[in-house]
Amino acid sequence: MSHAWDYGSNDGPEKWAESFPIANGPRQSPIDIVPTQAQNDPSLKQLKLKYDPATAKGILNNGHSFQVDFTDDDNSSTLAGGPITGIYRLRQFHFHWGSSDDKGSEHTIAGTKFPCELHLVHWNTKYPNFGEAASKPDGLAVVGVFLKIGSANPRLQKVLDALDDIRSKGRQTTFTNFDPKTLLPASLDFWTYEGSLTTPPLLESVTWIVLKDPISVSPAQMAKFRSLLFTSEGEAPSCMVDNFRPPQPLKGRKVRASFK
Ligand SMILES: CCCCNCc1ccc(S(N)(=O)=O)cc1
Ligand SMILES: [Zn+2]
Repeated sequence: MSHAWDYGSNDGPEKWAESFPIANGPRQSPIDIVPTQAQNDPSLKQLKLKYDPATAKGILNNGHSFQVDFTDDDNSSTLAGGPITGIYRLRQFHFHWGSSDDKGSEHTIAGTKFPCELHLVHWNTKYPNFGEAASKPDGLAVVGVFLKIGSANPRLQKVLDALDDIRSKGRQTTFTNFDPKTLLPASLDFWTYEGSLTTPPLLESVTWIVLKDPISVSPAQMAKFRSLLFTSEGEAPSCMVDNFRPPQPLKGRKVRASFK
């Protein structure tokens, strides 16, 4: 039977451990990042992101978030450098957001929550495919980017304009010619730590690379995120908001910084 999970009060994050015991594991995500406790590691390389806009394929409402999927059958869109060894391929990006601007991000910075967080999901090409990689301790690398309320972000607009076509769970549409590099801040300074998927199956296979600097999003653009539905057409509509897992115990892990 499929493990139904959601973000609500019944099957929400506090209940996930019942079906996914790894929820109480040693390297769960997200975490609260405390900058004063992160150690600068001069051995960390510069992040190398190479994305080909032609690999953008489609945009899907998966009932938990929406994701933009990329063709990943060659090394056209990849991540390398930073804390990782080898080449990781871009698979998809998606977001987590709140019902109001005072929450929404999964990672927090010394307790500060952001209204939204972008995740760019990559898998290690030493494994044959995403599914295989997702079960290995060094299988995935996710770049996290905070969104902060400010002026409207023109780079987000093409993504947000597509949301009208995928309002309900299961809806998808083509989404092509998009370079996710345009969603990144000017600085690629990052924190990094060993963690997990932040949704079930919560697999402990993610090297997290969380950028220090946020990108902007306007209140009107946040309203577009909040116009999506968790529910399928024909079901009683439930607004897709607060689709974030709260920070998890660090359990002795070290968070490294690429910057001083
Ligand atoms: C093996 C099947 C896994 C499907 N789930 C993917 C997935 C990707 C990224 C994240 S996140 N939020 O940690 O970036 C969660 C879940
Ligand atoms: Zn995510």
